[in-house]
Formats: sequence, structure tokens, C-alpha cells
Amino acid sequence: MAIVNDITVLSSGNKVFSSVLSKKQFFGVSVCVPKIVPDVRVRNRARFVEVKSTLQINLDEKNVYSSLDLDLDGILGFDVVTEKELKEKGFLGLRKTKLICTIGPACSSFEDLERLALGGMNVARLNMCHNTREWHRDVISNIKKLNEEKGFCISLMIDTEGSQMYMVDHGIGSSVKAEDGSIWLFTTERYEGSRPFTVQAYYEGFSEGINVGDELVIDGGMATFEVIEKDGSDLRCKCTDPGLLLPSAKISFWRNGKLVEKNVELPTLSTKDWADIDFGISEGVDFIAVSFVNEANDITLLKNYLSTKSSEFIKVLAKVESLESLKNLKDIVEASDGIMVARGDLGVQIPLEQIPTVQEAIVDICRQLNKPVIVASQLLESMVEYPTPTRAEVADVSEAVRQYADALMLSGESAIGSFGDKALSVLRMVSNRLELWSRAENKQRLLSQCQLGVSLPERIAEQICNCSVEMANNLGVDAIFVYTRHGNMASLLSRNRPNPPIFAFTDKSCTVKTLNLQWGIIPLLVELSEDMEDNIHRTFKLVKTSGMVKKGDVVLVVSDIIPSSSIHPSFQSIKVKTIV
Ligand SMILES: Nc1ncnc2c1ncn2[C@@H]1O[C@H](COP(=O)(O)OP(=O)(O)O)[C@@H](O)[C@H]1O
Ligand SMILES: C=C(OP(=O)(O)O)C(=O)O
Ligand SMILES: [K+]
Ligand SMILES: [Mg+2]
Repeated sequence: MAIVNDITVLSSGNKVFSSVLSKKQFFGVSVCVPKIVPDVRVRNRARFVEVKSTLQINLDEKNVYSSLDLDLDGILGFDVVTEKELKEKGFLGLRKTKLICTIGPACSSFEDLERLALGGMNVARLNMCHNTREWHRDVISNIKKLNEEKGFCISLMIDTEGSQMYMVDHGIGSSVKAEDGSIWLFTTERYEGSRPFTVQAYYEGFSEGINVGDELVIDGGMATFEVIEKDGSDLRCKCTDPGLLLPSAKISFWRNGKLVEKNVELPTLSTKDWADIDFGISEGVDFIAVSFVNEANDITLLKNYLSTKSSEFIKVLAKVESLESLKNLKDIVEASDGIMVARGDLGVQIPLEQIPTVQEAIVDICRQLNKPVIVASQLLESMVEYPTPTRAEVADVSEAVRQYADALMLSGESAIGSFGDKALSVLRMVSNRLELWSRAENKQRLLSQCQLGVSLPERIAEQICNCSVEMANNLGVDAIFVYTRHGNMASLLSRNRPNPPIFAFTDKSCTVKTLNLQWGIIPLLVELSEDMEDNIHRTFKLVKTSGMVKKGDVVLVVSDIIPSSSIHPSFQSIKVKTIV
């Protein structure tokens, strides 16, 4: 069977072909068949079209005629990056840990984004704290273009600004040093330019409830002051631990070694956040990450809002970055569609030495409760400036992978750094390495699971997934195939962190985008019918034609498509199939 690669031109006169293609959402696709091939497999935007019925194609420019058979049910939505990885490394070499890049001025052009896409970016994050909506809109349109025209599968996430206490500025744009014993005024007064030993505080109520004797800490320990006088809403403070004051540095207050919680006074979603959320809805993003979540209700409120806008398919992620969110962790995890361990701000609200254990606990509870979890901030911070990471950073990334986080996130490394691509490749290589190592070490170890399902069908689905993973690991199968509409079964499989990759076949593009964030899942868009035998038959044929599997490969098949009609019985099952 011949493969036509690098398909570029379709003569404009070829109405038949383009209309047939557009029926399958191949909008604006151009195809050129360079020579007459009797049995041709057309590779198109990394989707495989199986050739069957006859079409006469006339390519004027090249004056070539060819006869193609197109089986239009036979399209496999495979993204170019996974396809390449699969060819190079085989099933077990596929990376399980997903990668997120924050998009900023250093990586926002189409070419920059394409490089990140090729480097394995699964999700692009837009931090609404920075830049204009127009700027973000351009990035979104570039990402969509990459997906549509270049065969990538990148999901989109917006991250709300939230309300937070920070210094507006000390007026000079760069950092200033606070010397030991120096006296500084933290004021809510607004003025232009700089005043010596004066810092503008962003939030009007920043000093409410603060007493003389309390500690004012900059950026989780960069510098520390003691409050020596209150003057209206201003605070006069003496530097007790010298350090740097960076523009927009974060402020926290401490009393007797405990955080004075100011965050709870502020609304989790500000007026600007709601406007950004509306922007996200209209742009069709896949995830909204909510900053400074304090309680489950913050998430429920947004989820309810999304359903009134018929946008409930947008997944809501809670950023755990306040002391309050740690107190309400389980409820927040249950209410949300996923969690981000936002270590940047978390490190301002809890002592730094607690971050590693808190991270491990959050990652574990999320996996138990079947919610994807992202480890974020400062993973490779030194790479904002330097082309290689520190050994300690590599150890930190490895630890997050070893803990089985679903995804790792780059912030400044990609947004403003000069070595974003390199930082991404460090994440990719460290993930791959650690995953291989974990697999070798933990071969027979099953992860402990709590029971989530309440109803019998829910419990059956859960048991099927737990047992499937045990079987898959014990039998050493090459891949797990799961048929899933909303991704539930795929995610229950992923919760068990199996050795082989999970190929999730779904007919919903929003499910594809959601599953992109989850550990070990390769989502594939296909047409699914209610006849499961037919689905299996068709997809197996497709994966064989695409060269994805070869003779002798063993695949474990799991399904939870529950038909709406009674013609086909409910189909929840496990099968093991050998490719013939
Ligand atoms: N869309 C953007 N436009 C301009 N700069 C950005 C953008 N996104 C991120 N940045 C820059 O990258 C840095 C790191 O990003 P991030 O960690 O998301 O934000 P922050 O540091 O504000 O928490 C930011 O401090 C900011 O300087
Ligand atoms: C990811 C984080 O949030 P942001 O970058 O928006 O401050 C964080 O605080 O770690
Ligand atoms: K943010
Ligand atoms: Mg934060």
C-alpha cells in the first residue's frame, strides 16, 4: 500500500473531491496525488482516509489523473506528534505525562507556537493577568490554525487573574534592594513615578486587620519587614530580613508564625475575571483555570454559569494556591474538573518547606478522586535565563512525574524566556526517562484506589477499569483501547496509571480536548455507532491501515458506550485481541 505524504495541492476545479472531503470536516484541505497509484492511502492532516469508492480526480496543474477509493467512515483523528512518537518509540515509549506551556511574548507567533507544538505541548495556557484580550485572541487563532491546518491537537486554557494582594510598583520598573533596618512606607496612595522607600500596594484593604508587630513578607521570603506603625490605611515597616523588591511582588502578612489570611476577603472571581470568562466562552477554550479558589462554591458558581451559557463542556480547574484552599481541598477537588498545584502563590501562603509534601498529597488525592492534576510554577525557573536547567530543577520535575501528576506546566520559561523550546524538551525527556524507570520498578505494583461509584453501573465501570489495568500490566499488552463518549471510562483507566498507553476513541471533539490533559491518554476522534462490535471492527481496521498496530500486537479493549436504543445491549466489557 502506498502512502502519499506531504499532500499540498488540489486543483480548484475538483469540486467532487473537495465537497466529499468537506462533508467530513476537511475544510480547506488540499490534496495532490503525485502519480497514479492503484491502492492509495491518503495521509491528510495526519488523519488516515481509507480508500474505497471511486472518484475521478483531475489535477490541472500537474495534469495528473488518478482514481481514488475513499471510505469516508474511515477517518482516524491522530495528531502528528503522537503519530511521530509512536513510529519512533513504539507503544511503550509514548510519553504519559502531559505538558502545558504558558504563552507569552517570547512564544506567541505562529512559528514559535508550531515549535512548541512539535515539542509536545498538549495544552496552551493563557494567563489573563497579562496582555490584552486582542493579544490572547490572536494566540488562540494561531493555535486553532495549527490544529486545523497542521494536524496538531492542542487544547486551550485560560487562567483568571483573580484578586490578590501585591505591590503595584516601587516606580522604577526593576528590582530595588531593601537593606536591613531600612524604613519603608507601604501605601494605597496612587502616584506616578518613584518615591524613595515607598511601595504602592494594589489592594485598598491590604492593611485592614493588620497590627503593629505583624510581619510583612515579600514573595514568600524574598524580604521581610516588621510593621512598626499604622497611619490610616498605610503601613510603616522596618526591614528585618533584607532582600529584593521586584515589580508586582506579592505581599503576605504573618503573626506568631501563622499566615494572616487576607485572601478570603477578596472575591475569587472579579468583574474582570467574569469578562475574561465570557471571552473564553466566545473563543471556545477547553479549560478555565480559576485563580485563588477558596472553597468548592467558587467552582460550582462558575460551572453553573457555564451551563446557563450551554458551555458545560468547558472544564473548570481549581488553582490551589491559598491556605484556605488547602483547608477545603477535598470539597474543591470533588467540585472541580481538575486541579492546578500553583506553587508560585502557594509558596507565599505556606512555608516553602511544606510545598513538596503538600504537592504530593494534592497529586494523590486528585488521582484517587479521578481528577487531572497539574504541577505548576518554577519547574525550570533558571531556564528563563539559561539554556540548561539546574540539577535540582531536573530532580523537581522527576519528582512530579514520579508522583504521577497528569501534567507539568511551564510559566515564564516559555512565556518570556529565551529557551522555551529547550525547557519543553527538558520536561519531555525527563518525563520519558522517569516513566520508563517507574514502569520497570513498579511492574507488579497496583496503586491503591478508593471506590468512587455509588450506583451499580458506576461501580461496574470502575471495577472494569481497575481490573483492566491489572490485566493489561500482567499480560504485558501493547495498548489499551477504550471507547468512550464523555471520557469517563478513559479517565478511570488513567487513574490506575497503566503501563501501556490508553487510546481513547470518542466521537466528541470536546472529549478529545479534555482528555488531552490526562495521564497516558491518547484521544482519537472517530465516528462511533451504538453497535459496539461494529465500532471495534471499524477502528481495528483503521488502526491497521494507519500502521499504528502491527501483526502480533496485543490490545486490551474496554468499552462503556451505553446505547440509547434497546437494539444493542449495554456494552461494558473487557476483551483482549491479538492483531492478525
Ligand atoms: N500574555 C502575556 N503577555 C506578557 N507577558 C506574559 C504573558 N503571560 C505571561 N507573561 C510573563 O511571564 C511571566 C510568567 O508567567 P506566569 O507565571 O503565568 O505569571 P505570573 O508571574 O504573573 O504569575 C509573567 O510574570 C509575565 O511577565
Ligand atoms: C500558576 C500560578 O498562578 P499565576 O501564575 O497565575 O500566579 C502560581 O501561582 O503558581
Ligand atoms: K493567573
Ligand atoms: Mg498564582
